[in-house]
Amino acid sequence: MSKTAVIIDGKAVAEKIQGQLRSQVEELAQKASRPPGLAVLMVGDNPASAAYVRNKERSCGKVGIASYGRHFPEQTSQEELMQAIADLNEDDRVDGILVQLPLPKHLDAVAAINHIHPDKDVDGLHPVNLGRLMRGEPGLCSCTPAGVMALLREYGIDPRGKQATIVGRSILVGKPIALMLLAADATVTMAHSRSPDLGAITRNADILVVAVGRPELITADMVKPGAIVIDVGINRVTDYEGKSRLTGDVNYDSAKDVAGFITPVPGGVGPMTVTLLLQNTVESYIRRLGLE
Ligand SMILES: NC(=O)C1=CN([C@@H]2O[C@H](COP(=O)(O)OP(=O)(O)OC[C@H]3O[C@@H](n4cnc5c(N)ncnc54)[C@H](OP(=O)(O)O)[C@@H]3O)[C@@H](O)[C@H]2O)C=CC1
Ligand SMILES: Nc1nc(=O)c2c([nH]1)NC[C@@H]1CN(c3ccc(C(=O)N[C@@H](CCC(=O)O)C(=O)O)cc3)C=[N+]21
Repeated sequence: MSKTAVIIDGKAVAEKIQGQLRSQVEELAQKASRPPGLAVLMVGDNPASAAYVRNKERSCGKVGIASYGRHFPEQTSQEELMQAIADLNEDDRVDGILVQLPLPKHLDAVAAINHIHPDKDVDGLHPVNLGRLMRGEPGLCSCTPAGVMALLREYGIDPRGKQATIVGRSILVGKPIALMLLAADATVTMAHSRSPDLGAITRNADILVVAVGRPELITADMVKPGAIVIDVGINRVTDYEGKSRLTGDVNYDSAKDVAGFITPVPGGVGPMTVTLLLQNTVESYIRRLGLE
C-alpha cells in the first residue's frame, strides 16, 4: 500500500503571510507619510502575463500596497521603456519596480532590468542583487526562489545536509534557488537540458525542485521515495476534452504516491511568488522610509 505525500498548501501559506503583511502595513502607515508602492511594467498583450499582472495588483490592494503599474503597447521602443523605468526610479511613491517577462522580442530585457535602481528591484534580478545573493549579503531576493524557501520553512523542512537537486538553470528561478539552498547547507546539484539521464540525477534528490516549463517532465519513477518535490512549472495545456487547465513540470498524480511532500499546480509555488513580491515591496518601503 502506498502512502500519499503531504500536500504543501502554498495558497494557505500565502494567505497567512499576506494577512501578516496587511497588519504590518496598517501599523507602519500610522508613522509613514504614504503607503508602500509597487509599479509593474508590462509591454504587449501576452494573456498569461496579463493574468499575472492582474493577480499581482489585486494582491497589492489586499495588503494595502498602492499600484503604479503601466501597460505599454506591443510596439513600444526600448527608449520609451527605459524612460518609464528612469521616471519610476525617481518617483518617491514607488518602492518596487518589476518588468514583467517575457518582453516582446524587439526589446532588450537585460538592459531594462539593469536600468532599475537596485534598491527598487523587488524581482531581485538586477546584477547587484544577484551579486549580493551570491556573496550572502542582505539584498532583494527573487520572489519565486524566496517563496520556495519560505514554503520549506513553513513545513519544518531544514535543507541542511540534504541532497537538493534543481532541474532548470534560469536566472529567474533555477540559479537563485540553487544559491539559496546552498546557503541553507544543502548539497546542491543542478540539471538542465544537456544533462543525460535526468532520472538518475533526480532519483538521488531528498529535495527536488523542478523549474523547466515542460508539462509533466518528471514522472514517479524519477522521484526518490519520501522526497520533497517542489514543482515550480506552470504550463497551460489542453486536455482530451479540449478543456484548458494548468499543470506543473511534475506528473502530480503519480509522484504524490512516491514523494513525502509535494506542491500542487495551481496552489503551490505560484501564490508564494506573488506574496514574496509584496513582502519585498514592504521591505524596500521600510528601508527607504527608515521605518525599521
Ligand atoms: N510558480 C511560479 O511562480 C513561477 C513559475 N514559472 C514557471 O517555471 C518554469 C520555468 O521557468 P523559467 O526558469 O523562467 O524558464 P526558462 O525557459 O528560462 O528555463 C528553463 C530551464 O529548463 C531547462 N530545460 C529545458 N528542457 C529541459 C529538459 N527536457 N530537461 C531538463 N531541463 C530542461 C533549460 O535548460 P537549458 O538552460 O539547458 O536551456 C532551462 O535551464 C515555467 O513553466 C514557468 O512558467 C516561472 C516563474 C515563476
Ligand atoms: N519579472 C518577472 N517576474 C516574475 O516573477 C514572473 C515574470 N516576470 N514572468 C512570468 C513568471 C510567472 N509568474 C507567476 C506568478 C504568479 C503565479 C500564480 O499566482 N499562480 C497561481 C494561479 C495561476 C492561475 O490560476 O492562472 C497558482 O499557481 O496557484 C504563477 C506564475 C511570475 N513570473
